[in-house]
Amino acid sequence: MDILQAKERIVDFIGEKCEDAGVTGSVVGISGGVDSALVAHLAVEALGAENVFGLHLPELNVTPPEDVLDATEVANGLGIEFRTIDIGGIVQTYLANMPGSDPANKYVNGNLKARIRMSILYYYANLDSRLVAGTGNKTEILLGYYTKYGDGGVDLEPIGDLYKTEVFQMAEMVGVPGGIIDKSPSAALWEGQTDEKELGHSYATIDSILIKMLAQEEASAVALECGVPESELDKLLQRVDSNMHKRMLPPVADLADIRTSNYLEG
Ligand SMILES: Nc1ncnc2c1ncn2[C@@H]1O[C@H](COP(=O)(O)OP(=O)(O)OC[C@H]2O[C@@H]([n+]3cccc(C(=O)O)c3)[C@H](O)[C@@H]2O)[C@@H](O)[C@H]1O
Ligand SMILES: Nc1ncnc2c1ncn2[C@@H]1O[C@H](COP(=O)(O)OP(=O)(O)OP(=O)(O)O)[C@@H](O)[C@H]1O
Ligand SMILES: [Mg+2]
Repeated sequence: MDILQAKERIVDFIGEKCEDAGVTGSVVGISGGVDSALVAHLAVEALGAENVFGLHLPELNVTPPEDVLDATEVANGLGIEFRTIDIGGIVQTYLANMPGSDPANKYVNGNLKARIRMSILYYYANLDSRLVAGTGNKTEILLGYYTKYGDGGVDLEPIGDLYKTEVFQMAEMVGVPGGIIDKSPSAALWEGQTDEKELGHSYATIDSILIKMLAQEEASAVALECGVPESELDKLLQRVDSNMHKRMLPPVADLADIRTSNYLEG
């Protein structure tokens, strides 16, 4: 892929989608990770720094302190309006008011945090007529490695057709700070979480498997080339299949034939 050409396409896309929606601005959740740093850069290139609002939403006992510094560095480097809001109190208020909630269930609570962040991004998008720019990449979207209606709840996905390995390349090209590119990708929903630990493979391996499988290469050959057992390939493909629902609108119960027959009956 020609990364420069891809970048220009994405910048145009952001500009066009905002124009189509009749807005000039965008809100980006800036975590301190590489995906959001890249999207913030591209949004600034498309809309101008004065039209991009960055929100850092740490949970202060869980979010690594370097993420707070990295998010701030991204926003300051771009010269955008930027606000930090600790979501810790909001998370605790949810849990305290939901009978049966389990403060020890890191998966369920992690998804709640992602949805709290989504609500806050939309609050500020509503307030100033802006679109919420998503930060999902192609690898995450294929694997369903995001929270449905959490970080997946956005108005546009500018980097949604870039594999994670391509995100790193484009981030380097636009000048995202090296420390952000080099650190392990993490959702930071619980202490010590990293994407590659949870997914079981490095992004380099995952991307080469996905690219080859999408090109209809033979599974046994892909397994050999990527140095992973075929059973691991199956697990990744199972993830792609079982998360199909995240890539579609909610299904609607179809009543068209009932309506037609009622109408004919008078
Ligand atoms: N077949 C189906 N048809 C329609 N809906 C279906 C469904 N199967 C499940 N569902 C629904 O989907 C829900 C499960 O999906 P969801 O709530 O997303 O939860 P789930 O996919 O179980 O978990 C999200 C994963 O994404 C990771 N994550 C989250 C957030 C950010 C990042 C990051 O990289 O920054 C990563 C997180 O660590 C975790 O591994 C179910 O509770 C159910 O409501
Ligand atoms: N602390 C946070 N503050 C603001 N937004 C956040 C925060 N944590 C997560 N998000 C939002 O959720 C998105 C998904 O997180 P994800 O970890 O996949 O991306 P990233 O942190 O930008 O990059 P990386 O995958 O390298 O960690 C982020 O890009 C960001 O938009
Ligand atoms: Mg992250």
